[in-house]
Amino acid sequence: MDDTLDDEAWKDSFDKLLDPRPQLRMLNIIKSNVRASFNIDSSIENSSHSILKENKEPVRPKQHILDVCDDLGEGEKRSISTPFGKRLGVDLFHCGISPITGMKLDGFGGNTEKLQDRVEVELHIKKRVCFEVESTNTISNSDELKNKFKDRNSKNISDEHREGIRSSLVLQPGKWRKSLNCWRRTHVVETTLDISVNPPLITPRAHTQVRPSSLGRKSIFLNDCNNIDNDFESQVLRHCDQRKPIRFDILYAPSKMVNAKKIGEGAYGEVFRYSGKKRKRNSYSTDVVLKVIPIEGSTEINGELQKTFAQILPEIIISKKMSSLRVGKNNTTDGYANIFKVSLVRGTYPEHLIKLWESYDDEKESENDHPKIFADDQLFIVLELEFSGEDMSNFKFVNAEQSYYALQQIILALAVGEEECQFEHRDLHWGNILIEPTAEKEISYTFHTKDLTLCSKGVKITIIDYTLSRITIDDFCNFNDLASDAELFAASGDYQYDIYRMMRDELKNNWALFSPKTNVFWLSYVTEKLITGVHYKSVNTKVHRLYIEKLKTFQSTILTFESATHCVKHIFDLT
Ligand SMILES: Nc1ncnc2c1ncn2[C@@H]1O[C@H](COP(=O)(O)OP(=O)(O)OP(=O)(O)O)[C@@H](O)[C@H]1O
Repeated sequence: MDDTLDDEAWKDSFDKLLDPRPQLRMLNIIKSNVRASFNIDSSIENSSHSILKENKEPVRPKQHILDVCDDLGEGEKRSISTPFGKRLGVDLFHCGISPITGMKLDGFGGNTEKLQDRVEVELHIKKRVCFEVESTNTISNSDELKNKFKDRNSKNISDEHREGIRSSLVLQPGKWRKSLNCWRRTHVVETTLDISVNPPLITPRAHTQVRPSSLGRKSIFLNDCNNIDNDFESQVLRHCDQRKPIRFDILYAPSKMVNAKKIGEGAYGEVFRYSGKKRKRNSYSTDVVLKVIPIEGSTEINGELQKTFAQILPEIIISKKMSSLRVGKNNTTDGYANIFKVSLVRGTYPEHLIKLWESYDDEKESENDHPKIFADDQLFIVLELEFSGEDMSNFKFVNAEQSYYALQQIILALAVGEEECQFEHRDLHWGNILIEPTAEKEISYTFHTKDLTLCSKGVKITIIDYTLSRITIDDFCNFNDLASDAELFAASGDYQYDIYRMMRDELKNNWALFSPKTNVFWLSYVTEKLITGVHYKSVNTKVHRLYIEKLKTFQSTILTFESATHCVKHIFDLT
């Protein structure tokens, strides 16, 4: 009897995903049709397929590099990035230099001293900046800008304007909000030009009511709904199970926060970790993460206006909804941050948290403002979350087999979100994917009533930060309207910044739409990071090489899918 395995037996479910497309893959048709995969392994500014193939010239000086970009046709400029070294047939940079300008990015060594000096002298700010400004391309004077463009039609004004921004707006990979705010503060940019050319295309249906809140967050009721509750404070209090704010120093007294430490920071708040109590009998005690977000105050914090009740409410709703997917009937996943509690507190920052903030600042140099600035009447939203590990940019995978399975967890979590509540994350960069080791062998999901399990390969992923996310809950659609965010779409520095442009094109700048293709774009970005960006313990093994190849094959097909759901249906052969 022949007891050898048949040819297909070694394949796992992920390989099956690739099966329907081998001919396309061999012909390389997928790449040109879907516009994006040829440039996947790094990125920067926009370019065209043809340039990638044809340009074999040696490296040219900076000015010529910019000329090459300017030669591009109208449609091509907007679509996708290509690593510049690739286009020129040379490896121009390893990671820290913008391929557009050859500028050094902050944090990568080189001539940063000069940059620091300039920032401190000219901008009078202490913060680290994540971009470098090239004076000839900087739009720093609005009159100059007007003169430069006065004879052009408005479309050209906008395009030139955007290109002008792009040439100086180079952000580091991952968290972008603070560096972009810093750029905005230091550049006078006439974003109104862009708004007039590119108006938001939100076209609510007949019975739709739009409830705007500044800072881009919008909620649309898809049904006829006359009872809009505009009392956002009461709604926030309801979500907090409170009738009024609690004193900050009492709710989070030192005795309640054992082994506390500041572990991170975002544009909107500070993040602390401490040892949690056992929540249930027989359960393990998990560490708790405290995310502290100042709201409603008139002082700017970390370069941002504080969020209002109206702006924080959708984030609370989305966080709770995504967390609640760990229990349910039709669609379940624990791939989104687990939220234990939300509270509204008032008062100055507790002294022990200030000490933790200062220790972090001594060690890592905080980019945030010192929390001593808050007065006694300051309000904060405090989210208590389950600690979920390190973000992907810092995590060290054992090998590509482990990261390949982590990718599958991300796909499934997104698919469950799409199925349950038309969820699109819209900002799934590697700083928003947390990873921690797990002893669990398998991770379970329910997708469209079907129970599915994945090998964990020793890691568990968690998706965080819903600031740009879009969701529908009970005919209530919530999204962040990025229609007039000219600078975000002009940024470069990583494939990540192409994704914002790809989303805008896909949605035709109508950010209320549900288009799960945006999740696919982010999956393409994550796969690229797993191939070329993340840290691995062992790279000289057969299994690592095998799985890097699998990731590359996956990368060449991913953009042909319409959604994470579509992808999962192929992986698990669901019809
Ligand atoms: N549940 C968690 N477990 C572990 N670390 C976390 C958790 N939530 C947040 N963090 C850490 O805190 C950092 C900041 O959190 P988060 O991204 O939610 O803040 P933010 O203010 O929304 O950031 P942004 O600047 O993108 O707006 C994260 O990058 C991560 O390192």
